[in-house]
Amino acid sequence: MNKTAIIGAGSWGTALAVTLAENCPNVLLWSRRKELCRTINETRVNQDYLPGVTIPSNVTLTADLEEAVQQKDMLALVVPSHTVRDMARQIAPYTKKETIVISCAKGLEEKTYQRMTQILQEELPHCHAAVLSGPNHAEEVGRNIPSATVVSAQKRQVAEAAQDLFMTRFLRVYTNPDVVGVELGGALKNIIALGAGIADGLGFGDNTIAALMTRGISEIARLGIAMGADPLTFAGLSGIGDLMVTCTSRHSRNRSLGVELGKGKKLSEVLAGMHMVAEGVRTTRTAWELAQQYGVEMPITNQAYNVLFEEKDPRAAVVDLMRRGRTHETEDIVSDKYETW
Ligand SMILES: NC(=O)c1ccc[n+]([C@@H]2O[C@H](COP(=O)([O-])OP(=O)(O)OC[C@H]3O[C@@H](n4cnc5c(N)ncnc54)[C@H](O)[C@@H]3O)[C@@H](O)[C@H]2O)c1
Ligand SMILES: O=P(O)(O)OC[C@H](O)CO
Repeated sequence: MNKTAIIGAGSWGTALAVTLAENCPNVLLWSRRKELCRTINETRVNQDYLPGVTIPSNVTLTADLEEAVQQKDMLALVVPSHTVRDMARQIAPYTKKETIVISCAKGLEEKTYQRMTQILQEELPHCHAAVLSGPNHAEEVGRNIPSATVVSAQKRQVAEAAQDLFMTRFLRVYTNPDVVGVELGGALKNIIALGAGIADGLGFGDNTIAALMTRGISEIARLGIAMGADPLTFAGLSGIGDLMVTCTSRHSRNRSLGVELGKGKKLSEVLAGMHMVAEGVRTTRTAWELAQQYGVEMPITNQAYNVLFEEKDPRAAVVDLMRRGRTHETEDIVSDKYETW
């Protein structure tokens, strides 16, 4: 078995360590907090980030980054997306050539607009970058609830090595060569989940959520295609699959944040009460900027941006979405397919 470690002991890093413990005799899980490492090594529970999940005895927590990274064949990077570049720089001196570094974060870098694997390629050019993304809440993966996910990399061997690493009785892993689509699906669905939460907070119904999810995947795909993704990827686990789970699950932080906004709280107030990352906030701004750069219409993202950053009343945002000019459902494809009058 390959020598592996997980960098980042938040909810997702801890759940992935539980998964890897099925396949690997020893799993190293790195956290920057020594005290947390000591506590988890003693209690076998990550109370702050994944309460109620027992961490198997073959998972060892370490705060020593060199120990975690050196001599490893594969590393999973499971930190918030805005910290991925810094983390990649920190691990760079300890990584050996050809190490497979798997990004498990769902976000885009602010200002550079880079995807996580692009950052890894820049900061760790001697390694192979891959991404793991899909409809996977840590609270369920950590409890061995059957789930499926996708890994993607430029080289098939790299994707298959990552697939073998994470495939267990409880987690089914698919490969997909469309790195751009897999990363964009995972990042952009968080914006729509914020919107679904807002709709719930406003007291709207299942029809509203279905409309948001369906029109949401449409605008995600529009931007994704403009950025070079394969449209089919958005019909898969890392696209519509992840969108569905994040828009509907009680575990979603992005959705929960949206609910509070819909109930009338201010963004700063909600963020102050959260200790876990809700990637959708930063991603909304980045996607809003990207939509303008690429000349792509993203009405839900646009209204999410207005609510988050322009203090727009969520109800007014919904009215503006409903009252947009009329359009075809599949506007780019169907408009010339009607019979002539
Ligand atoms: N939680 C999930 O169910 C889930 C599932 C799939 C993907 N993800 C993605 O995984 C990534 C991590 O999410 P999470 O749920 O584990 O977040 P989290 O908030 O639960 O934990 C984040 C972890 O990163 C650490 N961290 C924060 N800033 C850091 C820094 N500057 N350097 C090093 N470590 C730092 C924190 O201490 C914490 O251990 C996100 O991009 C998220 O979208 C999460
Ligand atoms: O809890 P969220 O909203 O960050 O979503 C977590 C995962 O991305 C779901 O696949």
